[in-house]
Amino acid sequence: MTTAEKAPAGVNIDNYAENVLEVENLKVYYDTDAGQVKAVDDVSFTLKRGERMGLVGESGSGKTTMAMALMRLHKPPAIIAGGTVRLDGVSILELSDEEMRQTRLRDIALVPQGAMNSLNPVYRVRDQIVDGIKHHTSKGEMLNKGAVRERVVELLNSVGLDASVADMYPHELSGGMKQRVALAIATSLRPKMILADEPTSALDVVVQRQIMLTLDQLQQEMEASVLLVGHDMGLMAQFADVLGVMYAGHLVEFAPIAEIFQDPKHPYTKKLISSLPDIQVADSTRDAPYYNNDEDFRGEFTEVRGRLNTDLCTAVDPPLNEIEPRRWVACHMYEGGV
Ligand SMILES: Nc1ncnc2c1ncn2[C@@H]1O[C@H](COP(=O)(O)OP(=O)(O)OP(=O)(O)O)[C@@H](O)[C@H]1O
Repeated sequence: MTTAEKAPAGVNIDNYAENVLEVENLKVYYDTDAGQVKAVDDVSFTLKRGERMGLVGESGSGKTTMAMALMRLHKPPAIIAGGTVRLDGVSILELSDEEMRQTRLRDIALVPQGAMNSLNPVYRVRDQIVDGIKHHTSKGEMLNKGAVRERVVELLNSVGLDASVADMYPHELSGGMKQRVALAIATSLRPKMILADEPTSALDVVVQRQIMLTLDQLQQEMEASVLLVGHDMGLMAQFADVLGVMYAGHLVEFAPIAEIFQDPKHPYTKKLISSLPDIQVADSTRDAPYYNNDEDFRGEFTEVRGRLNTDLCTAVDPPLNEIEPRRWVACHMYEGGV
């Protein structure tokens, strides 16, 4: 069945595009006293409906800046210096602030870096979930009180928490529970797209795995697309359908996960993958255990960059070329195809 045929009842099939997210030539720069930092420079990619994309790259390569800009949550001195971002066909850089506010959470939701610290310490969990729903829903769509209470319980259960958590304050919760609450908030309006920026960093290994499994289940149940930002290649291998690799503000490779692990094209990706222990890419059942090697791989990224500095494809900025369907690489070696 094609994606268009899967369109929900009442939706114009012609408008039910296969791509949920289309990013074209996105540029996000920081204007600082010391000059301009091109944190995201000419990045383009597409994400299909229900697809899971991993975004990796060393610290400072621009991953968070890009994720935040996709929701227009980038903070000054960051500016969007160019490009387009289309979410389900809507050009979000052209929306008014009010339209953008409603688009957030409802259509595109963020599980921010350090999400567990994003909860407000003086409000009960229930109020924080309801606040999110109210703030991002137009008045006409608002549910009645009883329905909202039910929805809170439903959401808590969907992230593996008991209904009693609704009446607790953040300080009464463990790190993993707080992260689950952040997931409940992010999925409260069943967005088409979830951005998760290192959702498991700062959690212990067992809790990391549980959180990833929860994200996994939510994604499948909602058929949402996910952009998962992180350092952990093992986790990416288990979770992602496609992988984007960032290097100094550029997306240097973008490809289906199995292909990128078997046959990385860009020198940076090659070094990155060759430096890893044997990693199995998840099969289609998506039930493989999650690896938890974040700390190990963080070191690898920095080391790999050091070894690559003289390489032509990382020293000069070649454009991203599609060398096969959905296989993109920015490297002079592949400019004429493979
Ligand atoms: N507020 C800021 N002002 C100036 N430059 C900034 C600011 N925030 C980030 N940058 C710069 O933008 C670039 C990209 O940073 P960003 O945080 O997006 O990278 P990242 O890949 O997400 O890193 P990490 O993995 O550590 O989160 C870096 O060079 C960084 O120094």
